[in-house]
Amino acid sequence: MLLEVKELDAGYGYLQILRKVSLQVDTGEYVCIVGPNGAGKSTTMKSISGLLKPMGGKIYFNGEDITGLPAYEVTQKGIAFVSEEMNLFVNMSVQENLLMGAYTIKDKNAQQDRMEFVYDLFPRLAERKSQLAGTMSGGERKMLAIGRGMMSKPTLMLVDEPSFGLAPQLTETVFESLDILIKNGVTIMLVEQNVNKTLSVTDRAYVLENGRIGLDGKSSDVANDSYVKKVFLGV
Ligand SMILES: Nc1ncnc2c1ncn2[C@@H]1O[C@H](COP(=O)(O)OP(=O)(O)OP(=O)(O)O)[C@@H](O)[C@H]1O
Repeated sequence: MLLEVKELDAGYGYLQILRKVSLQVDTGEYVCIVGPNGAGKSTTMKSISGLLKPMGGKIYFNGEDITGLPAYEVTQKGIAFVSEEMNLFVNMSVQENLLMGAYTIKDKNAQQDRMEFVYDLFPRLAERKSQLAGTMSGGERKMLAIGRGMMSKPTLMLVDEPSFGLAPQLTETVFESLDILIKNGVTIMLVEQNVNKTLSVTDRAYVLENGRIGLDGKSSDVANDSYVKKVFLGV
């Protein structure tokens, strides 16, 4: 088991959002969390990545208890979090943005190697290394954000709504980027609004509603569930 979340309670101040959320992710799996707005999907990701201290429950990564560790230590352990909120530095180049993602790697040569690896994964970023992030297209920016996440050499990547605000064609580019990561052995936990597409590409799904996991299973089974069809897929 790569990631194990056990009965996680989390929220903001006195407001509890997550109630006993349990989930597991195996190495190499492509897992998603789907659910309505405000269900607690981002809150789950933030708790795992150390941006939000859990109120209760446990989080294990590679068998090690990482509950409540600060974000930079969680990154060092091998978990990268990519989200809309953690914006790129628009006045910095692609290359500089990537280097910011390697902050847990001290050795300059190792940083360069890592950058070459990311450029190999996403040649489009290599073509645009000196372009300012702020002048990239929406899809390219998401690709850069994912590339920056890859700079810390994660084994697990938590990706929060990568297609948010993108036109359908660019959404495809983002899913292709994630596909490249999966093929390179990265484990992915994805949160997406695009439920249909997400259930068609991932291995397993958790359905989160009102801070609780209501249903989980193979993504194809979840996509065929009559409740999910009615509520999330509109069919
Ligand atoms: N910093 C915060 N302070 C207070 N409440 C918050 C904070 N961040 C999120 N919330 C609340 O927590 C609840 C869950 O939010 P969360 O972002 O986890 O949902 P989500 O499932 O990711 O939703 P969406 O699909 O809309 O992004 C929401 O009611 C939200 O308003």
